[in-house]
Parts: sequence; structure tokens; C-alpha cells
Amino acid sequence: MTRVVHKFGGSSLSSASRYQAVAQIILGHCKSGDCVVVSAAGKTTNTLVKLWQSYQQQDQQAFSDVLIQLEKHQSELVDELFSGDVHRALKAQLDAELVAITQLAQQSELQESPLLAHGELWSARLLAHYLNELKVAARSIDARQLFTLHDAQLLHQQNKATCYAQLQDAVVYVVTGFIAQDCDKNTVTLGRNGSDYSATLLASYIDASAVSIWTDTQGVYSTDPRKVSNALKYPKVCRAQANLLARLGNPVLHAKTLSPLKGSNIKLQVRSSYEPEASPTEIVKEGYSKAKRFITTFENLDLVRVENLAKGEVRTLSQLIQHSIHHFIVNGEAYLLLPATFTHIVAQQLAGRINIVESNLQGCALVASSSELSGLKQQAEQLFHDREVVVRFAHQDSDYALFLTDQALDSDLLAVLHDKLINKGREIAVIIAGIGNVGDVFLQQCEQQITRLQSQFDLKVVGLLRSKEMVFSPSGIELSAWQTQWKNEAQSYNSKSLVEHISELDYEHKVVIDITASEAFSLLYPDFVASDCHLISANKYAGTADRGWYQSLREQQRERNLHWRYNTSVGAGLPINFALADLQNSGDVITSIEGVFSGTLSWLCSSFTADQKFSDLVLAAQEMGYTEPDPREDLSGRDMQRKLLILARDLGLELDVDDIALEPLMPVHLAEGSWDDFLAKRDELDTFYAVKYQQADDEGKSLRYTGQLIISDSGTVTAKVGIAFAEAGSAIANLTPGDNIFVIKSVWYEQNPLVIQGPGAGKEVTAAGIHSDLYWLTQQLK
Ligand SMILES: NC(=O)C1=CN([C@@H]2O[C@H](COP(=O)(O)OP(=O)(O)OC[C@H]3O[C@@H](n4cnc5c(N)ncnc54)[C@H](OP(=O)(O)O)[C@@H]3O)[C@@H](O)[C@H]2O)C=CC1
Ligand SMILES: N[C@@H](CC=O)C(=O)O
Repeated sequence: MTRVVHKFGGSSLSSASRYQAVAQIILGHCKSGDCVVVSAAGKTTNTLVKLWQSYQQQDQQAFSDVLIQLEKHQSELVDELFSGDVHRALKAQLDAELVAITQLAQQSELQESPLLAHGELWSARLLAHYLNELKVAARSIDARQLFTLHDAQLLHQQNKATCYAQLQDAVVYVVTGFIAQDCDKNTVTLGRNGSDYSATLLASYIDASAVSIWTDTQGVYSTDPRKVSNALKYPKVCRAQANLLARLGNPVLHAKTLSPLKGSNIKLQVRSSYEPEASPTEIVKEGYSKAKRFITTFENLDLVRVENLAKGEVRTLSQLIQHSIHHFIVNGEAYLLLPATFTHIVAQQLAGRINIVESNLQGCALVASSSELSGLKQQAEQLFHDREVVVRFAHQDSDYALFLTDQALDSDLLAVLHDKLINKGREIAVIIAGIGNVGDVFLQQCEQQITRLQSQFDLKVVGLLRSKEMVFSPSGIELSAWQTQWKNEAQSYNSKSLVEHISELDYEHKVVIDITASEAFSLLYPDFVASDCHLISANKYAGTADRGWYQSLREQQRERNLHWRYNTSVGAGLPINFALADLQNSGDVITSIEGVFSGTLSWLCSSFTADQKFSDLVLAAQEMGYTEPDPREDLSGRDMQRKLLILARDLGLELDVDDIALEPLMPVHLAEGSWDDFLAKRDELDTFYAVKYQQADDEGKSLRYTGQLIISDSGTVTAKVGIAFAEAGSAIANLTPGDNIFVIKSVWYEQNPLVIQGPGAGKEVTAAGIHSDLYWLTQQLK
């Protein structure tokens, strides 16, 4: 049986609603036999530490205040999660434990580790009971029954046998993180944030196939995403770099987490319990991922030099202060970076062997491949110099450089360092969906355009997709020979395998370019976004999807700092979206947009003469690549209705497609059936059009198909697309066949509107417009 270990940290369990969210994740991701390792809820361990300190200081008032705080938090969790007998029993158990703590304190018999262990014991108990309430067979396990140490060393063989024997049943085991026992059954702790370590240890003991560390960030980032909004989330990080980051004090993984996985094939993932569907960061074995760049920051550290540092001494000191300690050697001398609050404890321990070199340091470490490091270090030094940041101590090792400063690196400075040093790799993986009329021309233009972008970005087309088959090559497809590669390598695929392939790509940025006309494909956008892909769409379906779906997609993109460009979905290559954005960004308020927004309908109406069959022209427009794959999308007015909706949403209007009135340019029933059915009845279209044409002509006007969006002063919106009889000589009557025209009125363009006019369909202009989107996307990533 393959088993998985899941670990949930304190922030994932900070409130009753978080317990409920975690239970849902377990329901979705665990099977019986899997193990769930939990930390203490929220800040419980900190509160227990405070309790211990007040006990040591014999401050009875503080002791009882902190105890009340703990009681309140735990009681709230029990009250909100349970009712009836279970509630009563859990409350009684909690009360008994708090009474026992008070009595031990009064008898001066309180001990630190068993006291701290309560946090994890409470979490495991509550979660297991809550899962039982949801009818999941779950059992809480005190890890002291599983993990034994002798002389601070874990007894691996014995522990493995114990785990195998004790974790046999068909239940989900909820195991306490952080704690273990020694051979005399005394409680020992595995270091602050040691629950990650508990999870990987347990995984190695039960031969699990994978460990998922569920936390409050979506994975491992190039720098702190709370400080630098365009921090890169890496899909893969190799174990050596993850280990180094942990040793440098980066909080995503605990320093010892990776050691139990050494030599094993156990997969490790870091993922968000707040957004379980978001793609994780995988920590992979050496050789399975390129070295990445990181900046990890420090605060309040002391730099000390230690004489005669013995092997294993740093580990003992880390255990003593329950905090990881970074150490390195310069010219044969050992240096430690200590959290300043613990320096006195370490000094006591090393009695007379330490010299404080610098105190109260801030700064950062730059992590990169050894080949890049020296160059990056020089650039960093220059940036510090330019910004007058005094570097009090610098050190370069094979795969990282330390800069210790006397001022904290604020978000602005960190953002500059990140932009100049990290966001440089600029590897972009491009997946192109749709190699039809437009997609084929886009690919022809691609080689030249990618070469143009190459000086700034390492851009590779890694996926080419048609409706049934794809070529997917993570190292890049040779564009000059893509047809040959397609012939030899194209394979059938389904949505699931596609999303998996994309989520596994080891690139800094990923872009899915949708040049299909497929609604089904657009429904995969949330999955692409969850895999951290930017989007470029010529396809109009996602932009016009139902409002709830659309807004949630937008929200997800905002949260992940992902871009979506869809310039060609309206007006092909015309810069209509740019113009609207620019006006609004400049403080203008748009009051109406009118015109012709369909290349096909423009071409048909402007080209038609009474001696022709309208349906012959429709077939010609299809042949030229103006129409949608099914030209009835154009004739029905749906395509233009969608375009008007995309523009309306760009103005911030909350409309749905059916809020835009529509009058078709064909008999409604011709929309039913197949394209062949339609062709069999094309005479009905011809008659329909001839009658309308004659009516317009009788009035001395020209038959056109137009759209209109008007926002009144009071904010009322009217929107429609339909047949119009244009005055002879007007701009719309005189439109060049195939051209679109957008007449935009705004507060500033009231009397004399802003007009954008030009080809509104066609393979070349549309393909070029998609390249424009790709170019501007790369500029946004800079
Ligand atoms: N033509 C124009 O002037 C303009 C077009 N657009 C938009 O561009 C898009 C493409 O138009 P066009 O090139 O004419 O269309 P085509 O029908 O010629 O090509 C569509 C391509 O998409 C592929 N495809 C269809 N469904 C899927 C799917 N589920 N997954 C992956 N691929 C799929 C098709 O595969 P297969 O080969 O297997 O059928 C085909 O290669 C449309 O959304 C259109 O609205 C936008 C502006 C202007
Ligand atoms: N079929 C569309 C193509 C562009 O979106 C049109 O004719 O405008």
C-alpha cells in the first residue's frame, strides 16, 4: 500500500474555520492508512513558551493570565467545532489537563517539554474528532509512542518497527508533530517548527510515497512574496537548495526536514492549505531541477566567532535554543549567525570560546548556482553601494553569498535587488493551443519574434496543441521544424494530462496562448492559473463566460500576480483594449462605444451587391480566414455580442452576454443543425439578406451590422448588436470591407469622438496582434 504523509502547520489550524478547511483537504486528498502530522494551533506554542517562562520567573499572575489565554483559545475551538457528548467530553479533558498543569506548577514539578507538547496533542485530538464527525475513520496518535531518541539520536530501526506495528489500521492517523520521547519515556521536542521534520521522519519510517507540507504560502518563492509582489514561485527546487535555504533560516522549510529523505524516492511538496488547488512547489532530488536564484532576508542576528568548534556542537546548540543556527568557516575560523535573543544562552554554553564580531545585524543571503554567484554578488555589492547601505560583513560560499548590514532591507530595496538579481533568468515556457487559420500564421511569425525577444528572455515554445493531439517537449520545440516534430511525435491527450504536463514545467514563467475557438478549452483556464500560467487569448469564451466564473478567474489571477492579455479577442490587431485602458488610466470616463466590431460582417455588408448571392460571400469570407470556425457565430451576431461584452467588462461593467440585446443577420432557425444542414438551406439566408438589403436601399441607406454600448449619466447601461441602416456617406456606410470601426465617446472626447478604424479580422493581423500581446506580457514581467 502506498501511503502519503500530510503535514499542517499552526497557521493552517489557527481557528475553527481553518480546522474545517483542513478537514476538507483531508477528505479530498487522503485515503485510509495515510498520516496527517499536525503542529500546535496558531500561536499556541508561543503561548506555552510564555507560560513556561512565567513559571520559571515564578510570576503567578502572569502564569494564570497565560493559562486563561490558552484555555480561551482551545475552548473556542471546541465550542465552534463540536456539540453534544463529544463537546462535553473534549471540554472535560481540556479542563482536566489545565488543572493538572496548574497543580504541577504549584508543586514546582512542571517540565518544559511535556508542557510544550500540549499544543500538538490538542491539535491532533481535535482534528481526529472533527474528522470522525465527518464520518472519516481517523485516530489521533501521540508521536511519543512512535519516535524514540537515545542520547539525542533517533533510534531509526526501532522507530520504523514501531511505526509499522502501530499504524496498521484502515484509518487516517492524525499524528502530533514536534514531539518524541527518550528511552526513559521523557518528552523531548524536535526543535521549533519541528513538525516538518516529524512528517518526513514518519514518511521514511512507513516508506510513504510522498509528503505534502501544507502551509500558508503556495510554495517556495524566490523571495518573501509578502514583501516583493513579483516574487517568483518556483515549481521545482532541488533538495540541496531547499536545504541551504532552511539552514539560512528561510521559514518555508525547517532545517532538518530533508535529512530523512536522503537516498529515498519520497516526493516532497510544499503547498497552500488556503488554496489547495494551487500548484505546489516540488522539492526534487539533485539533477531533477535547475539551480534557482533566491534572496532570503535576516533580522536581528549576532555574528560570533567560535574557537575550537567541535563536530556536532552546532546541532546541540540549535537544539538548546530551539532555532536553526547558520555556521560557516572563513580562513579556518568558525562563525555562527545567532538570533540575537539567544546569544547569551550560546555564550554561556560555549563559556569563553566566543567573540562577538558584529551584533544586531540585518541583511540577506543570495542563493544561486556556483557559476552565477560571483557575478551576482558583485552586482549586489554595487546596488548596496548605490543605495548607501553599509555592508558590515560579507561572505561568499560555493552556492550563496551573505550580506550583513546594520539596516533592515525594506520592501523597496528588496524589490530592487529582486528585479536586478533574481528576475533575470527570465525563462518563459509558451504553450500554444490552436494551430488553425490564425495559429498557423502565428507559428510562422514566431521564430523571428522569439529571436527578437531573446536578448531579454529565454523564451521556448514547449507545447503545441490541436483539439485531439499535442506535442509537448519541456526543453523546447524547434520551431523551424515543428511540422516534422508534429508528424513524428504528436500524441493524443486529455485535459488532465495536459494540466499535469503544464504544472510540472520547471520554468520561471509560463504562458498559455489560446488560439482555439473552443469553449471547452477556455474552461481549463482556472487550472492553468492554478499552475501559475499567464494567459493570452484570441478565444473569446473565457472573457464572456458567466460573471461568477469570470470574476473568480480574475481574482485568482490577481492573487497570483498573473497577467491575462486578450487584445485580439476584439478588433483583431487593433489597439482597442489599449485605448480603453489608457483613457481610463488617465482619469477619463467612457460614456459610449459604437461601431462595427466584426471583420466578417463588415466585409460581407460592405462587399455585397444586389447581383450576388450572400451565401457565396459567406463562403468566401470563411475561405479568407475572417469568420469563426462556424460562420454562423458571426451571422448570428453572437461573436459581435461577445466582443461588446469584453469591452463592457474592460470598462468595469458587470454584464453578462445576455444583457446585450441581439438581432441576428440570418433566420434564427439556421443556427440549428450542422454546417452541412445550413448549407442545404443557404437560399433562406440569401432571401433574408436580400430583403433587408432592399429595405435599406429603398430608404437610400446602406445595410450594416453595428453594436452600441451607452452608459447614461445615472449609470444605466444599454447595449445591443444588430442590423442598422447607415446614412449614405457616413463613416459606417463607407467602411472598407473587413474594417472595424470603434467610435468612443468619453468626458474628454464628447463632441469629437475618438475613432479607431482598421482591419478587424484576418489571419496575419490577428497573429501579429497575439505577438503584440506576448511582447507586452514580457514587458510586464520585467
Ligand atoms: N480569424 C480571425 O480573423 C480572428 C480570429 N480570432 C479568434 O482566433 C481563434 C482561432 O480562430 P481560427 O484560427 O480561425 O480557428 P480555426 O478553427 O482555424 O482553428 C482552431 C484551432 O484550435 C484547435 N482546437 C479546437 N478545440 C481545441 C481544444 N479543445 N484544445 C486545443 N485545441 C483546440 C483546432 O484543432 P484541430 O486542428 O484539431 O481542429 C484548430 O487547430 C478563435 O477564437 C477566433 O475567434 C480572433 C480575432 C480575429
Ligand atoms: N470572426 C471574427 C474574427 C475576429 O474576432 C470577425 O469576423 O470579426
